[in-house]
This record gives sequence, C-alpha cells and structure tokens, in this order.
Amino acid sequence: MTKDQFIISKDAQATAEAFGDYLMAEAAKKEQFHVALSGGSTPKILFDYLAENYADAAQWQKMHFYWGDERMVPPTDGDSNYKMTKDRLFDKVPVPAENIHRILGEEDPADEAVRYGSLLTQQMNVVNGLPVFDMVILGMGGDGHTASIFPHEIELLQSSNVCDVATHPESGQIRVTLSGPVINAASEVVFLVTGSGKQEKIDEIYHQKGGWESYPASFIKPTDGKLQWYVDEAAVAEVFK
Ligand SMILES: O=C1O[C@H](COP(=O)(O)O)[C@@H](O)[C@H](O)[C@H]1O
Repeated sequence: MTKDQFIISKDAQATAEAFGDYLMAEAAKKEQFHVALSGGSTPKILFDYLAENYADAAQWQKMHFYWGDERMVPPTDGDSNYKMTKDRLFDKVPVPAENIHRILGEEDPADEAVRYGSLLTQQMNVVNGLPVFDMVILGMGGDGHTASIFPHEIELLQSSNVCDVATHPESGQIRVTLSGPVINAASEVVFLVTGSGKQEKIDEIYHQKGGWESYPASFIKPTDGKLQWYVDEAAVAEVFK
C-alpha cells in the first residue's frame, strides 16, 4: 500500500461526499456498472448524500447493486444491510427493482452462499472462474475484519468458493460474505473507513507491524485492479507521520 492510495477528507461527512462523487463519476463511464455495497456506519452517510444529491442521476438505470456481506436475518430486520440501503437510498432514487440483487438473509446460509455465488457468475464477466465486479466497496471493523471475513476465519481469504458462510466472533451471528478471491478479482476495491477507532489498525496495516497479519483487511489487494482507501483525518492521524 502506498500513501497515494489514500484519499483523505476532513471528517466522515466529507469522506462520504468525496467517495459518492467518485462512485457516480465512475458509473457514468460504463454501460453497466456492477457494484458491491458494504454495511456499517460510513455507508449510511454515503447513501444519505447520494439520495440528496443524485436523485435524478441517469446512472441509476445502469447500476447493479450487490452486497459484500449480509447478516442472515429477514430483509425487514434492523440488522439487515439490505434494509439499511433500502431505507436510506433505494426508496429515494429511481433504481430499477431488477438491478437490486440482495443476499437473501432469510434463507438457509449454506444454500444462500451457493445461490448468490452462482447469481454473481451469471450477472457479470467471469475471469479464472471468478465474477469481476466493477467496484467492491468495503468497510473495516475495529478488529480488522472486512466484508464478513473475520480474523478467526481468515482462511476465507483463500476460499475456493465465490461466497461463504461466516460467523461473527462475539455475537455468533451468521453472515454470508464474498470470499477473498472474489474481492481481489474486482476491477476496483474501495475501503471507506472513518473515525479514530480505526486509526490503530490502519497504522498497523500500512506499516505492516503489530498484528497486521491477522487482519483480513491487510490482504485485500486486487490482482489486476485498483485499490483506494477513502478515509477521514481521524482514521489516519498518526499513520503518515
Ligand atoms: O459488520 C459489518 O461491519 C463492517 C465494518 O463496519 P463499520 O460500522 O465499522 O464501518 C462492514 O464493512 C460490514 O459490511 C458489516 O456487515
């Protein structure tokens, strides 16, 4: 990772705005744009920004939305990444319903991981057996997890599946996640990470020190694609000193 892969904004709001403008500009360049969304805190601000500032954008017609991970709960549950996106974005912008490809959180996790994996390979270009997203948006948890690849299941970074079943280490909540190889096959991966709570982990990952090798986020490096980290000043306060 190099410093020029970091786009640093003043705070979480400015980070979401900078990334939102970039996302919509990238989508405008393509005939179809397949993007995987994340859950977590920063995307909430992003979705509010897009709903307020891009409600009439032509890009919604050609954007196809997927998720990097989902909690295995019904789509009406407060924990559902899909529900958060629907409430904040899809209910407010003209995305065709057929362009929204959610992970069915109400289904059996193992069956759903297989079904979603095949859906992805039908929906987009496949290279070396892996679907190629135009962009995967990721968060990073305070423990260094990304999507739902947690430190205790770091082997999912090398999974031979497109999607896997994962378990949250504290709550035991079952998730379905993209596997590491699929994330790294994307044309572009963007981390959206804000707040001082993430500073220590970013510092360790960037300088390859401390526990960096146990953090799944350390190993997200697109094979043939671009990697960017959209962060705020608090998240990188000590990193480049
Ligand atoms: O559980 C999850 O957490 C991560 C990070 O979320 P954040 O609130 O710390 O930004 C997120 O990327 C993932 O999609 C979500 O399911």
